Amino acid sequence: MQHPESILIVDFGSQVTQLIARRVREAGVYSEVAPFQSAAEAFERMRPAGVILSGGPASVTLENSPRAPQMLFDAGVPILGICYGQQVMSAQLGGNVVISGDGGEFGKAFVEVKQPCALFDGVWEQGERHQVWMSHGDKVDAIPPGFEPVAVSEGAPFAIVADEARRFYGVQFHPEVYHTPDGAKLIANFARNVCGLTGDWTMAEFRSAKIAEIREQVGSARVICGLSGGVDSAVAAVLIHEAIGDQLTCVFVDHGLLRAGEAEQVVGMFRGAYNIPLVHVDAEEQFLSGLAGVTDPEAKRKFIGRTFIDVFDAEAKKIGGAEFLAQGTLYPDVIESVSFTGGPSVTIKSHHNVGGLPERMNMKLVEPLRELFKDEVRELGRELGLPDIFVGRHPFPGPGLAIRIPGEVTKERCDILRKADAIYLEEIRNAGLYDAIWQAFAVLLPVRTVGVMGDGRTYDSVLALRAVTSVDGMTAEVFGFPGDFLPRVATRIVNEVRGVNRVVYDYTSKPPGTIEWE
Ligand SMILES: Nc1ncnc2c1ncn2[C@@H]1O[C@H](COP(=O)(O)OP(=O)(O)OP(=O)(O)O)[C@@H](O)[C@H]1O
Ligand SMILES: O=c1[nH]c(=O)c2[nH+]cn([C@@H]3O[C@H](COP(=O)(O)O)[C@@H](O)[C@H]3O)c2[nH]1
Ligand SMILES: NC(=O)CC[C@H](N)C(=O)O
Ligand SMILES: [Mg+2]
Repeated sequence: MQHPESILIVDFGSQVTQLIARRVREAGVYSEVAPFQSAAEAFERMRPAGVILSGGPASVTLENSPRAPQMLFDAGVPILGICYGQQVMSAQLGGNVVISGDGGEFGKAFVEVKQPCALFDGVWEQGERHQVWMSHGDKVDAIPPGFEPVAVSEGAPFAIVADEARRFYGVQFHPEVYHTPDGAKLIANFARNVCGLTGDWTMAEFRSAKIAEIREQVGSARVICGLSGGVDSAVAAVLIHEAIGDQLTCVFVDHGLLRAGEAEQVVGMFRGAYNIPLVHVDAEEQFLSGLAGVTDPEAKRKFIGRTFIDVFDAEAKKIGGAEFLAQGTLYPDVIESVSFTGGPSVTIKSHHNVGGLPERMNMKLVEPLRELFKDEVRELGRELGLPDIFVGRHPFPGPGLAIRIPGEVTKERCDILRKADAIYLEEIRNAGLYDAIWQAFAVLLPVRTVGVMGDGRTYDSVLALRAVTSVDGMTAEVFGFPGDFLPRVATRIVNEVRGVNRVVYDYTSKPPGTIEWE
């Protein structure tokens, strides 16, 4: 889709590329991220008003390291290169990059502004010093013809370089991260003042653009949408329904790995609120029998991803075939599952709906939320008028309780976990804490410990409780419960759930932990 009021972000595999997209959208400008290998096609398709080249783990000094498509530099639009992006631009336009003799700069640094520059016009003044965040081992040691250094840092003489005639800018630091306090302003300045965009992009526009895109992609074909009751798939279903009406059928899969009462609740809620055909599939036996004996987290995820697709295929057949499968996949699902560059950035875990998909698929995917973050999906949900019960729900992973039972998953262990989890969530709701927490759940550990109850000895499982706050699920902090909340929940669980005799609380943030335990 052409999108002249947009910015294309070329991804070289940085862990924080997605934050660039965020910052651009926060500036009221639509953006899309494309891996460097397909950036030229993305550019042709979008016709954006500007380009940002991301950071990345590779070294420009090595042969075969990624390069930006040359056509981007010939397109006549402004370009901002960030870290690796700056280095690659320097190397490709006639400058030079070397490995820093002193090992590089990592963490907090200060830049000193030497000259005025359109990139920070109205934000920074000549002569000022400003905090930025650096993370580089290589540095530019000769800038290309046409460029001038406009700011320096101790370790980088070319902390900011600019070719005002071509409107090309390079920054060695990362303006997209929180620890560059004025970074968001620099990115907004690039998008609005340098690229000349108005900054009036809204979710309402996203909605209408996506609807047009879905209609174009799907035509008159039939679509099945995996509906979980979670925010993402509910928003995807309502959006797609607005686009193609009764060509859409939703499929809710009960894989036996859901929480207590969840299936009835989701199906009831959805049928109550929407007049969209919804098939409720009971696939517990198929999932649990396939999971028997499987203990490796990635093996569980791959099996579940594959089995979801088997179920969707079977349901498609029953309605006379469907050409497309819609899912509420978000950007974090994608970024954690795959490494765009095939380079040193690693797969953290295979989200069932991305990295867990089988290689051969009968249906083509429709994923209208693939570029968004959770909080943006919630905003879109509100824009679409979804009730709060959908929009405000804590996320629940597609593989469900299977990834909250380290070790083998059995029906018996699912039942134990369901009971404990229900008590935990009930107490959270009763204490009025549900909306203050991003996600809360229990994990049933494959560890047994000794206890004493009613003067008898117990030898039962340990249960871990987790609650985190987050904005987008990419990073998370541990939620601090008030005073006696956790001891009270622990007592209730040990008293009421047979099979659990000890409860612990998980104090790990993300990173270094992930939110789920597997
Ligand atoms: N039980 C299920 N039945 C059908 N589809 C499912 C089920 N669980 C997950 N999916 C599909 O997988 C996608 C990804 O799941 P995910 O949990 O990330 O999103 P969600 O459930 O829609 O939202 P949330 O993250 O808020 O739970 C869903 O959007 C949905 O399309
Ligand atoms: O639909 C999903 N399929 C998956 O395979 C999956 N794995 C993790 N999650 C959810 O993603 C968010 C981040 O989780 P992690 O920190 O554990 O990676 C958290 O909200 C997790 O619950 C998943 N959702
Ligand atoms: N953060 C980055 O983009 C790093 C770029 C390059 N890998 C370096 O170390 O200099
Ligand atoms: Mg979910």
